[in-house]
Amino acid sequence: MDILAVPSDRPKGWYLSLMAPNTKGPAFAWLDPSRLYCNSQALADCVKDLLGPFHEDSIDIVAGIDAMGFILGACVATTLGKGFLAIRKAGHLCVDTISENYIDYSTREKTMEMRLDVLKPGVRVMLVDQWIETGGTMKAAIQLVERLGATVVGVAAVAIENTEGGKWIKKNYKFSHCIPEELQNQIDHKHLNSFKLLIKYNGCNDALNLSSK
Ligand SMILES: O=P(O)(O)OC[C@H]1O[C@H](OP(=O)(O)OP(=O)(O)O)[C@H](O)[C@@H]1O
Ligand SMILES: Nc1ncnc2[nH]cnc12
Repeated sequence: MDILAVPSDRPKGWYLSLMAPNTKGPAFAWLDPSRLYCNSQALADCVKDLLGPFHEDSIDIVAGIDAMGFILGACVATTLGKGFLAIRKAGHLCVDTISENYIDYSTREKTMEMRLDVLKPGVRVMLVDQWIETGGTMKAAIQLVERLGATVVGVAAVAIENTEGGKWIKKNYKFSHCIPEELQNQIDHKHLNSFKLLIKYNGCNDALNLSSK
């Protein structure tokens, strides 16, 4: 598989087949989307898809969630011509912060922090992360923004799984993601058919105990 190749027709979500399956076991997320950022056309198309529903919206700033949300969030921000606010995992920001505890897909309790000196009432924020699984991480980010009185214009991620938390986000906020309708079921079952090819390509058959047929 040529990671840098671009198909001539670029069907909706074409770049999603660049996402790689977990080969390391249950302590990790079930897939890693980040290889799609290595292909410049894939990254550009992904950002365009995330911005699609927001063209008419007034957005003052894009906030991205530590760590992988920084990549997409910063791309979205520069595409929009707006600034970028980093929402950090706890313990890194050396300025005054507010914090929010949350539990994510790993079932571990975590804390995220945001600086106090940027958001205030009236500021309109678009929130970006790489992925929404349980929704715990994104809900905590929403809380941070709203506790400072700013407005969440919408939420964007490569995928929003139809978990309880994912559905809550979709019901209560404007959102965008990159998953074509016919793939959402695979996302919700945490398995993509496109993995088959990648697993062969990566030579991961042994690790995953798959036949090498
Ligand atoms: O919906 P949830 O169950 O809360 O999970 C989603 C979060 O988990 C992933 O990040 P992760 O914490 O794995 O870290 P990373 O961005 O540093 O890779 C993902 O990018 C989201 O931030
Ligand atoms: N990057 C990711 N990929 C798949 N599932 C996830 N759950 C949380 N983060 C994820």
